[in-house]
Amino acid sequence: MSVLVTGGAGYIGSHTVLALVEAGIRTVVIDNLSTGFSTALPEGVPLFIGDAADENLVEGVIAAHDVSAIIHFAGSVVVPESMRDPLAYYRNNTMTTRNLLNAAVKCNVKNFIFSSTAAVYGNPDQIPVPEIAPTRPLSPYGSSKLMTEIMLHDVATAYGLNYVVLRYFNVAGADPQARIGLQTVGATHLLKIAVEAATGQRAKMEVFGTDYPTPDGSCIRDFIHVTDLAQAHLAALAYLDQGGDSVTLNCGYGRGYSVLETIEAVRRVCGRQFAVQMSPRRNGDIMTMIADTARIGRTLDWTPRYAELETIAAHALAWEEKLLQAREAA
Ligand SMILES: NC(=O)c1ccc[n+]([C@@H]2O[C@H](COP(=O)([O-])OP(=O)(O)OC[C@H]3O[C@@H](n4cnc5c(N)ncnc54)[C@H](O)[C@@H]3O)[C@@H](O)[C@H]2O)c1
Ligand SMILES: O=c1ccn([C@@H]2O[C@H](COP(=O)(O)OP(=O)(O)O[C@H]3O[C@H](CO)[C@@H](O)[C@H](O)[C@H]3O)[C@@H](O)[C@H]2O)c(=O)[nH]1
Repeated sequence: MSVLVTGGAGYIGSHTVLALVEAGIRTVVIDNLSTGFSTALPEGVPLFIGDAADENLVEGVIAAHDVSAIIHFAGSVVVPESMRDPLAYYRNNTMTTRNLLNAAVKCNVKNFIFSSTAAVYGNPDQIPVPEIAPTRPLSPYGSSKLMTEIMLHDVATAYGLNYVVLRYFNVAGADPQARIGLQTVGATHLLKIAVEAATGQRAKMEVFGTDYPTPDGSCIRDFIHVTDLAQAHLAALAYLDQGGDSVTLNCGYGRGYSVLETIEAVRRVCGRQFAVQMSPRRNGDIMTMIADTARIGRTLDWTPRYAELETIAAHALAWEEKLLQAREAA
C-alpha cells in the first residue's frame, strides 16, 4: 500500500513527503513542476511529472503503486493572480480535483486528504474562527477551494469515500534541519519577504496597513510551522485508516501575531536590523485570522512541536541563508 501525493514537489507537499518517508510510509508523487522542484523530494521517492488532472496518469500510478490514500496538494496558490485570472484557478484547483476524484473513485481509493485554506472564511465574524463559521471567500482562489470542498463532500456521500479537509492558516517556516523550505520564485508570504530582507536580498520591506483596529494597527495572523502541518497530514492519514468519518479541520495554533510582531521576531533571530516601510493597506487583506483549534485537537492525534514564532522565523531564516549560499555558489 502506498500514498499518492499530488503537488509533492511543492512547499507544503515536499515537507509532507519527507514526513511520510521518515515514518516509513511508501509514497509516490505526481507533480507537473509548474511551481515545484524535483530536488525537494527525498531520494528514492517515485516522481511522475505530469498533471493531477490527467486521469490516465493518475489511474496508472494508483494501480502500479497500490495506492490506498491520496493527499492532494496540487493547485494554484496566489490570491492576487486568482483575481486577475479566475478561470485559471477554477481549472487548476476545482476542475483538476474533479478529475483526480473521478480517477480515485474508479480505482476504489477510499481515503482522501485535501489542502484547503482559511481563505474560504473571508472576513470572519468570530475570532478565533471555527469550522462551522460562514464561508464567504473574498477571492476566486478561496472560492475555487470552497467549491472543491463541496464537491468532495458530495463525492464522499455518493461513492463511500472518506476525506479530511485541512484548512491551513498561514503556513511558514522550513524543515528544522534546513533540508527543504520555501523556494517559490516571487513568493509574497510575509515571513519569506522578511527573511529576504534580513539576508540583504531586499533593500527594505513594506508593512501593508498600520491603521487597522488591532493593538499595533497591523493585521494579525495564525502562523503554522510547515513541519507541524506535515505531521497533521500524517495524523489525518492515521485517522482515516482507523475508520474516521469525513471531517473538515482548521490547521493553525489558535493564536495570532501581528505583522509588526512577526517582523520583530525575524529581527531578533537574525540579530540585524533591516528597513521596514509603513505602506497603505493591501487590497483584499483580512484584518485578523486566527484558527479555532478545538476540533483538530479532539479529532487528530497531533501535537505541534514548533509553535513558537521565533522558532518559525529561525527555521525560515536558516533555510533562506542556505538558499542564498547555494545561489551565490552557482
Ligand atoms: N502556502 C500556504 O500558505 C497555503 C495556505 C493554504 C492552503 N494552501 C494550499 O496548499 C497546497 C500546497 O501549497 P504550497 O504552498 O505548497 O504551493 P506550491 O506552489 O509550492 O505547491 C503546489 C505544487 O503543486 C504542483 N502543481 C500545481 N498544479 C498542478 C497540477 N495541475 N498537476 C500536478 N501538479 C501541480 C506544483 O508544481 C507544486 O509543486 C495548495 O493546494 C494550496 O492552495 C497553501
Ligand atoms: O511584504 C509583505 C507581505 C505581507 N504583509 C502582510 O502580512 C499579512 C499576511 O500576508 P501573506 O503572508 O501574504 O498571507 P495571507 O494574505 O494571509 O494569505 C496566506 O494565508 C492564507 C490562509 O490564511 C492562504 O490561503 C494564502 O494562500 C496565503 O498566502 C497580510 O496582512 C499582509 O498584508 C506585509 O505587510 N508585507
